[in-house]
Amino acid sequence: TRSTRPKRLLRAVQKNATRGDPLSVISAIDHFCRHSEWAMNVGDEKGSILDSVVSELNPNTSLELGTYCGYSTVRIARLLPPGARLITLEFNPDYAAVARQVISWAGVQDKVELVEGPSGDLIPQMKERFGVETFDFVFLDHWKDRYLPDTNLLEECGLLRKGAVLLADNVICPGTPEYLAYIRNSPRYESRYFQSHLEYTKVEDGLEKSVFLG
Ligand SMILES: CNc1ncnc2c1ncn2[C@@H]1O[C@H](/C=C/CNC(=O)c2cc(-c3ccc(F)cc3)cc(O)c2O)[C@@H](O)[C@H]1O
Ligand SMILES: [Mg+2]
Repeated sequence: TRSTRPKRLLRAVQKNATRGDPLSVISAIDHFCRHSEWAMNVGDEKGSILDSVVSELNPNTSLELGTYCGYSTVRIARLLPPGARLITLEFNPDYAAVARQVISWAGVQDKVELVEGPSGDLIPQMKERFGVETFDFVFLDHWKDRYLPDTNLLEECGLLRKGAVLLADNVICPGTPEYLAYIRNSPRYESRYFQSHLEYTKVEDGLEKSVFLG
């Protein structure tokens, strides 16, 4: 069947990374994206900001919107304490299939629940179907025009606890203007911008970290 970039990325992981070693999977993907083919993973520079937010928070229940190849899924899951879990949503079955293999190659599959489907349908099912009470951490990295509607959905479904952290990728490039305007002006959030660069480039980009105040 036709080779796709995600499939070539997976092959690079299987060739260059050590099974059960998440850091080797992360560096194999970063090497592939720097030296072979650019891909829209959060990358190493923004990834280290993601790492520090997750490590500081030690979230018990996390949500990722937009799995893609599973790069940030592995970055987050490797830092989670035993018993903690990460639910990641992906509606493209081909990407989901690649991500599952990347996640298991890294050996973090026991902490990750990859659910195939659109976030708009799945978020309202989090309590009933997935036994989620509230999320401690949400990483937004899916279609940029869906950050705001899905944040509102999380609020409406009562899925954010007081002190929950939302971390949004690409708030500069490609940009998420409506989301930024909302989250920076809402009295219900305390936001901070972490300046960085678009993965594997010198273009400016950054992450917006927002604490839900209840
Ligand atoms: C809407 N609900 C949804 N529910 C579940 N999964 C969803 C989804 N929307 C999108 N997805 C999935 O998330 C992923 C989409 C990510 C969109 N990301 C971007 O467009 C993006 C784009 C760039 C980018 C930046 C500059 C440039 F020149 C070209 C691209 C950089 C990034 O870091 C990005 O995250 C895919 O795997 C898609 O299938
Ligand atoms: Mg991104």
